Amino acid sequence: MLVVNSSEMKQIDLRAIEIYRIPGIVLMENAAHSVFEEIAKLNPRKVAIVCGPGNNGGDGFAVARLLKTHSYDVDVFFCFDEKKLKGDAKVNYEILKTMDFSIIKDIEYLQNNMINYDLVVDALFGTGLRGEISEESKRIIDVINQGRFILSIDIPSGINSDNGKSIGKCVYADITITFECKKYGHLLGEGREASGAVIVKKISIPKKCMDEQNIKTFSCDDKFPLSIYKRRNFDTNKGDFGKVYIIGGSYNMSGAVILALKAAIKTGSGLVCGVYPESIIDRVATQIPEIINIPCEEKNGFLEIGVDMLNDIINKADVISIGIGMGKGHSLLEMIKYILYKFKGYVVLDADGLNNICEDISLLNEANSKVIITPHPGEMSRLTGLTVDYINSNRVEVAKDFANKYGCVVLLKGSSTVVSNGEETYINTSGNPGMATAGSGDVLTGMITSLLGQGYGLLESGILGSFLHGKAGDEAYKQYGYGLTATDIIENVGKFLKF
Ligand SMILES: NC(=O)C1=CN([C@@H]2O[C@H](COP(=O)(O)OP(=O)(O)OC[C@H]3O[C@@H](n4cnc5c(N)ncnc54)[C@H](OP(=O)(O)O)[C@@H]3O)[C@@H](O)[C@H]2O)[C@H](O)CC1
Ligand SMILES: [K+]
Repeated sequence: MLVVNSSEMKQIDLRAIEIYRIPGIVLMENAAHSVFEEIAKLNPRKVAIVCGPGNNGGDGFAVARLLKTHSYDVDVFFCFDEKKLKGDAKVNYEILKTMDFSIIKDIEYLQNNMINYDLVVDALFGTGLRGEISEESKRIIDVINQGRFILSIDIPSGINSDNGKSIGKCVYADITITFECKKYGHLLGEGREASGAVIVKKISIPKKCMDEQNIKTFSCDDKFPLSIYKRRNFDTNKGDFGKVYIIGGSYNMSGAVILALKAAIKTGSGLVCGVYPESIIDRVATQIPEIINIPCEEKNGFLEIGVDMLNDIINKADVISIGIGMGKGHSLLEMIKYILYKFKGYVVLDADGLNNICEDISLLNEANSKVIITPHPGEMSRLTGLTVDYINSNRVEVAKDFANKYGCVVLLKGSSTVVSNGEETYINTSGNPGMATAGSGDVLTGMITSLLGQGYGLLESGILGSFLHGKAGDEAYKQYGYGLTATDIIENVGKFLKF
């Protein structure tokens, strides 16, 4: 499903109005009808609609009229100077005034009589919200949040529709009705939780008008990522499902590479080879009997793989994952460079793989491998010099720009994972806060490595990997709540790998 930011949506609206000759007031009426339809399903006894000074408020006025003409008991709350109203919102406000309506200015009235309303409609701010919100608007949001059931029009008020950040205070909706397509704010940051269940309604914008905007950002719902996953023929053997090498681990950090190796096996790889310092062989080999162990030379507990061994790996591998628990140092950076230059297959760069290349990021442009990087915002900050706050406020743009600049696929971790190849971008929302636990990222790397080996492309593996990781985490959450561990994620992934 398509996802847009506020300026793309504004552009689509404008083209619908100017080129396709659909008056703005018709779009607003269609938006109001679609909200009305959903409210009718809820069959409320008494509705409060809290309207703001822009077109989101205009939608609210129009919904109030429709409810009233269908004999619902509805009150409108509008706490702003009516001189602020303009355009279609003003038209709908003026219509209301001709009807037998109470437009209540005092939000305290709603607070004091909340018990009488079984539905509060939030039409305070939509995609036009900018900057900080005033104390007065915060107070209105507080009162809306006391509602028994809250329906937000377009986006919960207080959520920035471009990045999902709450700008001071926001409404927490039970459902959000949005128009034509989801906005970034429904999927990212606090907006993901604040939006509740998001329902997308058509408001008669022509498909051609949408297509011409050439939107290439998508949300992952259950159907789409799973439809990538291919059924296996009966007539197969382990050689058909990839030979993957996971290079990582150090004397003081063996757990991470163990988790990645286990995750790769459990995601369906044919052959998984663990390449790690020989001093940790007892720890790794006893944990996973299914893998091929390639213990290597080391210096001070860190890998020192000779050229012959590297060439052997490069010759045999379909996929090489580099970085997990590996540490940082000049010879490790040289090893990464060597692989990126010599190996023409898929490379997954994660954790210390990324921390090492920070020194010389341009090597990504010189790589002959097909690379996916899987940074969390901290790692992305080290790679780009951007602050973590900036990255989290511009997740889609940052992932897309990096992918374009360095010719790789970027999987930017976080509560909603963003995967981009620079042209197409996908936002994944499977998963839960319990997955913010040690080793969770190492599991994701193992899964993506495995999928690449099974024949999925870079972008496909990023999308499918992050989706499956989230789904397995959601299963683990059902059993263990916030006590879930990275191992529990691995144990649950197989549930989604069958037909
Ligand atoms: N196709 C569609 O998606 C349609 C959407 N519609 C609805 O329109 C809104 C967007 O309307 P817009 O008027 O652009 O914006 P808002 O209503 O969200 O907000 C603008 C008003 O809010 C004031 N504002 C902005 N930021 C703040 C703030 N921080 N604190 C207080 N007030 C703020 C702003 O005031 P200014 O002084 O800045 O002008 C405006 O008064 C969209 O979300 C949909 O609900 C249409 O109905 C049709 C189609
Ligand atoms: K709203």
